[in-house]
Amino acid sequence: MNIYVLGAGSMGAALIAGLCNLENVSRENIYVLSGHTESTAKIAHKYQINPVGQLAEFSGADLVINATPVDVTRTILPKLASIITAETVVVSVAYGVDVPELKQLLGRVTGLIYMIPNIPVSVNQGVLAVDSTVDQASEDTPVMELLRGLGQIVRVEADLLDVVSAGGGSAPAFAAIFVEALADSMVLHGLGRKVAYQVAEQMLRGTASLLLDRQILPAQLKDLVASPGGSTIRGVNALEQHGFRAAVMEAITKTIA
Ligand SMILES: NC(=O)C1=CN([C@@H]2O[C@H](COP(=O)(O)OP(=O)(O)OC[C@H]3O[C@@H](n4cnc5c(N)ncnc54)[C@H](O)[C@@H]3O)[C@@H](O)[C@H]2O)C=CC1
Ligand SMILES: O=C(O)[C@@H]1CCC=N1
Repeated sequence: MNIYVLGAGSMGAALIAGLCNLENVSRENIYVLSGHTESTAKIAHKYQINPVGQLAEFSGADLVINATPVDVTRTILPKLASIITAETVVVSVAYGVDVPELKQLLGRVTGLIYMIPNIPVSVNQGVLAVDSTVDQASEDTPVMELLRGLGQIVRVEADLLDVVSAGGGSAPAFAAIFVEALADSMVLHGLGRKVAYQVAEQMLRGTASLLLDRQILPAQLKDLVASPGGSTIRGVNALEQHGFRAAVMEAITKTIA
């Protein structure tokens, strides 16, 4: 399968990195076109994939992944439509350019997927929110098989895609702020910066693994950690007093709006 990636900023590069990690994908079948010749060359060199000089070369694509900004998406997809074949599948990750708009821009109703991935696709641990209402989002297509290699696919109705995008797509930024604040607080109390990040990051990974693998509820995990009269419950109390839960819920609500 020839995979052409359009746009290679944060998300385009993350998707390329994840694809390059897959055993069933050969780097020689991955192509990239970014907004500038130098950035295209740079990313192509970094991942040992093929740089593309112009959009017209996308005629050879079996799959196009559009990871350009929303305004660029709106101008470039109609041009792309006149270049690719009817068999080419288009996966667009531009947030807010939904399936009805994609149909308008591409002038077709089949072979398109609107998906909001998150940055951990670069390490094949992503959350990929996919609009379940389009034909190509069914489980057994080669493209969906490929995307499964990048992380967990969450198929949702169109009106819930923004919700999964906030909690999965945007939340890595919120989690990173939490990790940074956690590390800062350990540094404040004398720990070295490097060790502080190691502690915070491994804590997050281990906690996520525990929740996923043991399938215990977050509340149960919290109760396991907080010993009666112990130190953790004092921290929990401080978080509640400072509106931690409310802040997180408001952040997600604002992200969706
Ligand atoms: N960053 C993230 O975590 C996520 C981003 N997205 C979506 O991905 C898209 C890109 O976002 P980012 O990677 O964060 O932005 P970015 O600004 O880092 O990357 C944009 C890329 O598009 C390229 N580009 C601009 N004009 C172009 C053109 N005419 N032809 C080809 N390439 C062109 C730029 O050179 C750059 O490589 C957005 O639509 C966003 O909604 C979706 C989910 C998560
Ligand atoms: O910030 C954004 O708009 C994109 C969509 C989800 C994550 N990043």
